[in-house]
Order: sequence, then structure tokens, then C-alpha cells
Amino acid sequence: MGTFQIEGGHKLKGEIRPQGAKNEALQILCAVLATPEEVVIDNIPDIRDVNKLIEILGNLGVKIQKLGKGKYSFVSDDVKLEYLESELFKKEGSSLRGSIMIVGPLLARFGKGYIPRPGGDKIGRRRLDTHFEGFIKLGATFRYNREERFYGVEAPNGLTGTDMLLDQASVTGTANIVLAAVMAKGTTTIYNAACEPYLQQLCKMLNSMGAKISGVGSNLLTIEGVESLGGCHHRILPDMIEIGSWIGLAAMTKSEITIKDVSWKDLGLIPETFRKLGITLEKQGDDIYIPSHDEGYEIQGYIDGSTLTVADAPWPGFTPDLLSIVLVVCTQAKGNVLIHQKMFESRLFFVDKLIDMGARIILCDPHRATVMGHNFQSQLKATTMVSPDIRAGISLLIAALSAKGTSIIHNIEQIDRGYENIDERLRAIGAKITRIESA
Ligand SMILES: CC(=O)N[C@H]1[C@@H](OP(=O)(O)OP(=O)(O)OC[C@H]2O[C@@H](n3ccc(=O)[nH]c3=O)[C@H](O)[C@@H]2O)O[C@H](CO)[C@@H](O)[C@@H]1O
Ligand SMILES: C=C(OP(=O)(O)O)C(=O)O
Repeated sequence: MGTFQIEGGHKLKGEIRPQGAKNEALQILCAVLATPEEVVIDNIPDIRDVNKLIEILGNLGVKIQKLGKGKYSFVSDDVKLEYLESELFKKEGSSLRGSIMIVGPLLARFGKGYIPRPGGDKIGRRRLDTHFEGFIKLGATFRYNREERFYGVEAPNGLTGTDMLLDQASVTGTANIVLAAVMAKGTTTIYNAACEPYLQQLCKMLNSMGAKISGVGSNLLTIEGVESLGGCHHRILPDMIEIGSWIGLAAMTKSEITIKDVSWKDLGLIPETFRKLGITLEKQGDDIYIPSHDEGYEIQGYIDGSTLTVADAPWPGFTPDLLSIVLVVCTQAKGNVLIHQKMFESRLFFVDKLIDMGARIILCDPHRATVMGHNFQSQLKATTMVSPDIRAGISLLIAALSAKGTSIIHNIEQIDRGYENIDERLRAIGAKITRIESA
């Protein structure tokens, strides 16, 4: 278990460039299985989850070549399906969430796809029904080995397009079904589809490979099936969750930071949500400039004077992956806020640690927390903590950087899962953070 030692209370200053988006990368990497031709992907983040998925692709027989930093070539012309039934795959496939999306392209191209119950954050129930109900509607047969927690779908005679209404706008579920439907016979419509920039990027990539997807960016996708797909070049967008994390970091540590090349047009409600917390963000070209908040920041209430709620919702709503960061930022704001995490039931428990550090938070129930900000009148105090999940981990790291004294964060593998070389990048803007490797 790796550990960070953080000396808090220092202002940071400078420029930081977001990595490529983790959740987009996981979809895009699975899509390389949809064609025997070469796919070149640029801006792949060098993080644990993505590297594990690349390893799984390698074990599946995909020919992988590193062309430069974050740039790889993939050729899936000799896929070794027997790996799907190996013990190694049961172990590797279950170590991350994104591996689930190999099922869609394998089912479409080879008539079968298997997957162990995928990993990812332990943040509540994370069911896969939407994925498999979609495959079944496309004509696949489904089986689940409860003992081994192993899922399988088969369609030896191919998939057939159909109309479907998803029971929930699942991000990876929509991606998986799209990856299968692009090569089904006839037309598929997917209503209540998720439409995060991750999915828009996946659809654009598939269209550049010869797929016929329309409605991209909306919750109604229409897909005219094609026989096969060709190669392409694709560049991954900057990681909007990392961008939100750096906004929170800047505000909490009263630092002047420029976040470079953020792709503003793909940030949805993220900038506006931080502005509602009283944080000043300036659009400078495609950068975000955050001045030093020496006078603090004040949460804005609603027009009628009532208390602000920040809640998650499927895109274009506010992403659940930034709520933990918003919550930590509010601990030093002037004013009060209700944080409502609607999607996941175990993602707010980390607030206990913030309370230990001196934050004023009431966990109302597993989904809701009220935060009464200190307006910097009382600094958080350093402590020792364990990172429970990726976003709680980065939130605790932000808290530690703003706190008085030296904090310790254990289980930083959770943070490394989604943030590239985070200690080095934060040191470059003045953070006092040291990585202590586990024995
Ligand atoms: C690898 C990856 O891309 N992971 C992301 C993906 O996970 P993932 O694709 O696993 O998450 P889903 O979109 O399937 O659903 C997440 C949770 O939200 C609930 N839900 C979802 C949609 C909806 O309309 N109503 C609803 O309540 C689900 O029941 C589930 O508990 O999307 C999540 C939701 O944005 C993000 O937190 C994850 O970072
Ligand atoms: C929940 C997340 O990731 P995963 O779905 O990979 O667990 C996340 O990125 O915040």
C-alpha cells in the first residue's frame, strides 16, 4: 500500500495541463477490438486503470506499439478468444471497471463476449443489467455463473438491430451497447442513452471508422448497422474530472493556477457549478485561469435566498465524479450547501475524515451531506487517512494540501488509478508532497 506525505498550508502557483480523460480512454481502448485494422490513439493517460486495460488487450492478442508519450497503435487482427476463458482473465478483468466494455465489440465481431464481475470504485451497488439487457435485445443469449461471478453473452448468428429504452442512462452500459450495435444487422435506436463527452467521443471515433451513428450528444442514438469497421486516428479529450479537481485545489489552497487546454466546450456545467461556490474562473483562450482567492469565496444561494444544493445527474447534469471535490471545497467557503449524491450510496462516507480534520459537515444520510463552510476562519488540521475511492482520495489530498501540518494518506493506489503522476505534477506547482513506496 503506497502512501503520500503532505505538508499542507502552502500556496501553489503555476500552470497544470490535464491528462487525457480516464473514462473516455477506457471506452476508446475497448473500441480497438471492433476492427482488424490499425487504430492510433493519442493522449492516453498513463494511469493504473488504463495501463491494466492495455495489458488485457495485449493478452487478447492485440498488437500494441507505443509511438510516443500517450500515443499508441493497436491492431486487433488476430484476437485470441481463448484468453477470455482463462484464469488470468478472471483475475485481470475484475481489477477495473472499464474492462466490461470489451464485451460489446467482441460480441459484435466474434459472436461471443465474456467478462468477470468488473472492479472499480466501491461506492455502492454497481449493477450491469443495463449492459446485458441491451445485448439480449440485440439477440444475444446471456448466462451468468453466480459462483464465479462470470458473465457471458453469445450470438453465433450475429446481432440484429432493434429499438430499446434503457432502464437507466448508464455510461459504460451505453458505450457497450453502441459498440455491439454498430455491427448489428439493420437499425438500432437507443433511447435514454448516456451522452457524456466520453460517449460523444466514442461515437465520433466509431463514425470515423465507418459506423453510422446519429443523434450523438443526445439521449436518442440511431445506429444503422454496418458489416465491418476500418481503422482510424483518435485523440482523447482532456479529463474534465481532473480539471474540476484542479479548480477545487486552487480555491482551497488560495493558489493562482492556470489549467491549460481544457476544451471549454466539453465541460458542461462544471465551470458554472464552481462559480456558484463563489470561485472565480476566467476563460483565457482554451485555458482556465483561477486567481488566488485571498479573500475566500462565498457560496451563492438561490434567487429566493434558499440554500444551494449541488447534486449529480446524468449528463448534461453535473457529474457524480466531482461531488466529493465540490464537498471538500465547500468546507472553507463562506456559507452553507447541501451536497446530494444521488447515484451512489457509499460515496460520502469519507466525510468522517474531513470532520476529524475540523470541517463542519453533517452526513444526513448516505446520499446527502450538509456543509457549513469555515470561510477560512479555521484551518483544517493535518491527519492520517486512507483513500477509500479515487475521488474521495483526491478530495482528501486537496484537504491535506490546505491543512495545517503534515498529513499522511495511505492506499494512494486509489488515486493513481485515475491521476497521472500526480505527486510530480503537483510538486511542479509548489506542493510539498512525497511518495513513500510500500515495502
Ligand atoms: C469507467 C467509467 O466510465 N466510470 C464512470 C461510469 O460508471 P458506470 O458506467 O459504471 O456507471 P453507470 O452510468 O452505469 O451508473 C452509475 C450509478 O448511477 C446510477 N444511475 C445511473 C444513471 C441514471 O440515470 N440514474 C442512476 O441512478 C446507477 O444505478 C449506478 O449506481 O459512470 C459513472 C456515473 O457517471 C461514473 O461515476 C464513473 O466514473
Ligand atoms: C467511479 C469512478 O471510476 P470507476 O467507474 O472506474 O470506478 C471515477 O472515475 O470516479
